[in-house]
Amino acid sequence: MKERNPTGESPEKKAAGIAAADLVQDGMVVGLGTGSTTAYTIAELGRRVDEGLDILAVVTSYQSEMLAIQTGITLTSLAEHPNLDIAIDGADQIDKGLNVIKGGGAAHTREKVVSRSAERFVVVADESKYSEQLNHYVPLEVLPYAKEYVSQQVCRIGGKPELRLAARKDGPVITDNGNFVIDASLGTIENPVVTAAILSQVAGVVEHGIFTNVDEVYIGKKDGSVEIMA
Ligand SMILES: O=C(CO)[C@H](O)[C@H](O)COP(=O)(O)O
Repeated sequence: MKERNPTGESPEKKAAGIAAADLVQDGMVVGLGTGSTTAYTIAELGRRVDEGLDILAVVTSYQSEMLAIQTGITLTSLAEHPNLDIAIDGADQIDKGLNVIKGGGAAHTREKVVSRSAERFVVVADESKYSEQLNHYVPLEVLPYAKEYVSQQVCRIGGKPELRLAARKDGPVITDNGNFVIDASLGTIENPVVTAAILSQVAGVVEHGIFTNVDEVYIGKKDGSVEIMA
């Protein structure tokens, strides 16, 4: 599994994150995703807030909440603003049909709710995230009580389940919602909509990391340019 939260700067992620921040205008309510690419979007929005941009934001994780607070973005909640103008978030893999896999940061349940609440859902990523077809493992947020059952069901559909362990703690990763994450390797996902429906039906799976509701993808390139897939 790739290391999370690299300390080094990524020009590709930065280019994508900042370009997507340009979509945000005065008066908007914005969903802020999680991860190192979205961190550039949040930083850019914070910079523009300092210059007078007037927005409200709904966060998707502890990480994005802290970043938004540090940069001076005013927060709101889905309870107060259930309809967002735009959500901007990262991805672990993106296919040619704009289907994505998310949840590398174990935040995909809230990220999915926020993305579904938004009028426009934009994904930001570097070019390493693109693949003709999805073949990345699919993170499943799972009730701890259902860990064994869900693992069995992943095996039954031909997959390989792996409980995600914490990097600097003995034991599993615990999500912001108090659940476990099972990373399900399913090989090449021929039909993301069908696989998403199958995973949604497994009792004990709170949410899976396949997103089929992306409107645009901003891909940052090594030369600093950004390709928009829509
Ligand atoms: O889904 C996510 C968190 O749950 C992230 O958006 C995804 O893992 C991409 O992260 P990064 O921008 O750091 O590569």
